[in-house]
Amino acid sequence: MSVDVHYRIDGPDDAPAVVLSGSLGSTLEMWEPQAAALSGDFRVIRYDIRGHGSSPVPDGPYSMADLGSDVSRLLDRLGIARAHFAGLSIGGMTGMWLAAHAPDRVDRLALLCTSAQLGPPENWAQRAAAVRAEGVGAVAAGVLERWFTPAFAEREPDTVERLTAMVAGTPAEGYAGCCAAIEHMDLRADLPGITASTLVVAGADDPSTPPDHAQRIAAGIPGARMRVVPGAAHLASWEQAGMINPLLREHFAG
Ligand SMILES: O=C(O)CC1=CCC(=O)O1
Repeated sequence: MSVDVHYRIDGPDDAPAVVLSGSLGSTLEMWEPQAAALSGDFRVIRYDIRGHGSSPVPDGPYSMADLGSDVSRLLDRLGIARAHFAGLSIGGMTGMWLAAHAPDRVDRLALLCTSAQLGPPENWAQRAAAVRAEGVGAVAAGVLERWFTPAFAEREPDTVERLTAMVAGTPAEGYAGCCAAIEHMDLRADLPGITASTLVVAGADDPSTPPDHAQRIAAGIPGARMRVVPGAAHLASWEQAGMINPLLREHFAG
């Protein structure tokens, strides 16, 4: 059952629409560098995934179908038939699900730091149990260590502190519900059916979804292109926005 997610739009009403879907533990704040760079030429629609930020927090577990249906519902609410879509991590999983199951809604697809199958499943069940017991604050510092390289953390401690607070503020039920969606996710069989023009991007130093996950996605989606961005961990879109923004712009401009 889909929900009305919280969203924000930057950019001209008549520009091509780009939907941005974020990582587990994020809010739409994580897309600040992309909203700033792309909103001159695109109608940038970023949203809080269910259970996160200011979006509703239905009882978990959630599924990829739930997360993907939330995007279809958002597009319906905005009167948009078809949009470009960029998703990072669980946002990328949502993008693959949508492109496979609602292909009419996805124009060009960008999959950042993500995976078509991210095991082992028991790790996700354990993480869900941990946040239900202790809150998301208990895992936030570990998440940030995977999001940024040590060099970035040293260079920008204030950013790390701000985004740690963002992760820690995620409702436990929402975070756990999304862990369950990842635990049960296996999109590998969907990849050959994706017809959207697809760009796959990996962070060279991403410990959560290393480049071999991107390689498997790119090998599975017909015609997909792949780039590995150096000097980036899981939140490559933030740490290497200067490299990723032009890739997104060029991909969505066609
Ligand atoms: O928190 C992590 O381990 C990184 C991550 C995996 C899926 C997602 O959305 O974030």
